Amino acid sequence: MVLPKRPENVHWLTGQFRDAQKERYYRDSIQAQVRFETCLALILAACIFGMFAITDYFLLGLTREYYLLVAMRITVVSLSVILAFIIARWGSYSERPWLHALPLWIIAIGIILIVPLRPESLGSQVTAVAVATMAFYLLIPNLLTVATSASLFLCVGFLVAAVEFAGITPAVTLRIGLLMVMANLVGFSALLRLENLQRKQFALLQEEREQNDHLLTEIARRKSLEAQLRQLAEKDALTGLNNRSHFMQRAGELLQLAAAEKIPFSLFMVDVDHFKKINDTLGHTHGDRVLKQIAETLADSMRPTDIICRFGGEEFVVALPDTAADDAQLLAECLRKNIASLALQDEMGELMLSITVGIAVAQDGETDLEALIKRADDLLYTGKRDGRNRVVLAVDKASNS
Ligand SMILES: Nc1nc2c(ncn2[C@@H]2O[C@H](COP(=O)(O)OP(=O)(O)OP(=O)(O)O)[C@@H](O)[C@H]2O)c(=O)[nH]1
Repeated sequence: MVLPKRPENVHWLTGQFRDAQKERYYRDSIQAQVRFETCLALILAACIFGMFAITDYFLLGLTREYYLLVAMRITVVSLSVILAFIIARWGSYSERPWLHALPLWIIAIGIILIVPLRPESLGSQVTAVAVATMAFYLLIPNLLTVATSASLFLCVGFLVAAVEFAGITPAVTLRIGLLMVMANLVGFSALLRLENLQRKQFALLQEEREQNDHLLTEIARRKSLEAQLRQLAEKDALTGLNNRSHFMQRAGELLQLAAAEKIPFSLFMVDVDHFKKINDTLGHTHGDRVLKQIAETLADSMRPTDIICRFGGEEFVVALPDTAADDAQLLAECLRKNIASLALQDEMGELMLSITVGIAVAQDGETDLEALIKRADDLLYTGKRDGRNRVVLAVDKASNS
């Protein structure tokens, strides 16, 4: 598989992201680390710069130049240490890059100032400038542009000071100049490569994170779709009760369990009386409202363990595990009364809202749900035939309103 080529998003010369916002985000992300590393590097650099006071003493003795050098070194060390703490506390790699640049310029000025005070030790100073140049690029964390300008300032300043105060010949100037150019080129290319790699790595990581986020959103969307689909597959759209196929599955499992554990199991077949008349008189929409209210009353009247289902049209079925005939009859009566007293009744004028319930009780070890439903249905139609608004358990146990 050939991957599409990504557009180059890091500038070839500055080593920064072309997109300013991305660059800012990148700098923000490494802020804490840069602050810590800068602080550490500055304190170390200041200590090394200060320690050269010992070699100054051996070279100059207790002369005026020595005291001036010591004063300059103390100033540079103090400023560097103060700046290290300021950067550690308030440094912001994205908002205040100049604060991070300041110590480099102070150290550069310090190094340049050594030339007029110790012109006879130019050789060792050239080495120090080359080392400092590399350190500016590689050891003190900074932007490539900042490190380059500070390093160039150090090298040019040093050369000018060397010509001015150490009186070096043009040939020596050229040699030192070439050495400085080399140090800058090596430092610049190394830092450019590093900056480039770090930003590309950061961009890849970002991309991966975005893809992960996208994936998580997609997973959540699919889960919600799945839940909606399950809802559609299991629930009746109008009442939110279980639909027929879901009921058959769940009630079938419960009936099997009841048979296995020898616990009673009852089943209600509930039908709204004269529902056609309600529809015809008050309209289909009102009929729907009645069905919803009946579904709510059913849900409120039954236990959470009972399974309620809209079996079709104005017919409902309820599976009642662990319910024997007498309890089932009491429950059905209670349900019938609850429905007859629904507030909705007031809007229906002459029309009476009532239900007829047929109750079938599973025999010992019975697992045929269809047969149980058929028996409840037969009893329901017995109730309808006998005048409706009643609960029918068996001929001898029928309860009239
Ligand atoms: N509003 C509404 N009506 C429905 C829905 N499903 C079925 N019906 C209606 O329910 C009525 C059922 O009428 P029938 O089967 O004659 O029963 P009934 O009028 O209740 O008479 P009995 O059951 O004998 O008391 C029909 O008019 C159907 O159109 C529905 O989802 N909403």
